[in-house]
Amino acid sequence: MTAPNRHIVVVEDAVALAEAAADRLIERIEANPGRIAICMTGGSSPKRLYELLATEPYRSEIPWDRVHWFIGDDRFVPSGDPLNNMTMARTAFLDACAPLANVHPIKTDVANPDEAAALYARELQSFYGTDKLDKAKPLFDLVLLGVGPDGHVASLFPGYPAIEVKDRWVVGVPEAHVKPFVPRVSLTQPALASCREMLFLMSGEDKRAILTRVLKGQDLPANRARSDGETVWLCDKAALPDDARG
Ligand SMILES: O=C(O)[C@H](O)[C@@H](O)[C@H](O)[C@H](O)COP(=O)(O)O
Repeated sequence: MTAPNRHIVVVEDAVALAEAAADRLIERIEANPGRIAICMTGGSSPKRLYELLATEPYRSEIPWDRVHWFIGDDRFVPSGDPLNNMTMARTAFLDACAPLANVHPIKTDVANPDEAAALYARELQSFYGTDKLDKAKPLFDLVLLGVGPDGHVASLFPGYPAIEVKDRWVVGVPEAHVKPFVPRVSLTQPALASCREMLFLMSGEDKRAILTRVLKGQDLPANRARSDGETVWLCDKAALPDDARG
């Protein structure tokens, strides 16, 4: 099952998926001798991966001083709130492993999601050194994504205006039609695409229905999301559609 610069990697189960994702992250880090930028996702899909990065051998393999950690979207709730994606990542591994200066949360102690979005865009552009994305010089080494039951990625929900935004890097999303029903802040498609690799994490039978829709080519944010580099769908067997499980 392939499409332009997209391929699917099938692994046995959730444990194998976390290990395969960690291995790909290490490969991306080893391929870049300079400063690394990883764009994480929230939700439950990446949690096992994040916890794995704090354990050996990964903890010793990661050059923590030159890896920077961003988040592809967050809920517009106070940092420290259990709904906050970056809080989940910090608890899972960043607080134990990464220099604080290398962790770049979306700041939500501002008036509204739009203000948080503008602030984060400025932080990304300052880190990147320009406000113009360049396909030859990706913003991120790796973008991690989960997929919601409606086919959303980050907080780009189907049918919402944010999915069409191409002239900004980060947008405010005033409300969400899926849990948690709180405002969001999300990177846009062009910002998410600016990466050497986009890695989807699809684990468990709960993902089977939406992965079936994705593989049928339905117009979903998950199908519109595409790396300027390599797009990889990492799926365990439980997530595969019935006809793909053999
Ligand atoms: O803020 C969020 O919730 C995530 O960034 C979101 O995009 C998530 O990746 C999908 O909703 C899948 O969520 P699960 O991994 O929990 O299935």
